[in-house]
Amino acid sequence: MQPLSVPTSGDIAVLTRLWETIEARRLSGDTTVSHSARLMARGTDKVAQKLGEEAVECVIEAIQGNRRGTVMESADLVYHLLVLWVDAGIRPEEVWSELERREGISGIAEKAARPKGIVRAADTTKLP
Ligand SMILES: N=c1c2ncn([C@@H]3O[C@H](COP(=O)(O)OP(=O)(O)OP(=O)(O)O)[C@@H](O)[C@H]3O)c2ncn1[C@@H]1O[C@H](COP(=O)(O)O)[C@@H](O)[C@H]1O
Repeated sequence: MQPLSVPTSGDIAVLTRLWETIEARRLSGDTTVSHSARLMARGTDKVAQKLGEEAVECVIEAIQGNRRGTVMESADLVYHLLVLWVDAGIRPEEVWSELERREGISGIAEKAARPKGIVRAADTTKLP
């Protein structure tokens, strides 16, 4: 695979640091200074709603071909995903482990190996 020609100053460890910061905000519960604490104090429904909104905003930027906007909205999306993990008591390692478990497993092969005969709640028509 060709190396990506994008800035490489970032580090994936930022995700763990961010999770720890948000967890500290949850523990402090100080809604006067922390957006994370304020959001979590509004409840799980609000936390989940915000994640959905940020996802839609990211999708819109991507569809419009706005590269910079997609990067900015991606950062918002990841931050709000981590707030959702903290709110749900999920540690990053749990997600990393699941990603590692899936490494090397083709998504197409995994889907084909799923048990057949599961009754679907509704028949949907997929786009090609
Ligand atoms: N990465 C982020 C980050 N990204 C986005 N946001 C905030 O998310 C909010 C999104 O604004 P919106 O208007 O969409 O949402 P809202 O203010 O909840 O308003 P409503 O939807 O309820 O109307 C803004 O206040 C942004 O500043 C973030 N707030 C915090 N962080 C990180 O989290 C750390 C801890 O932040 P605090 O919890 O605020 O201390 C910070 O040091 C940052 O590293």
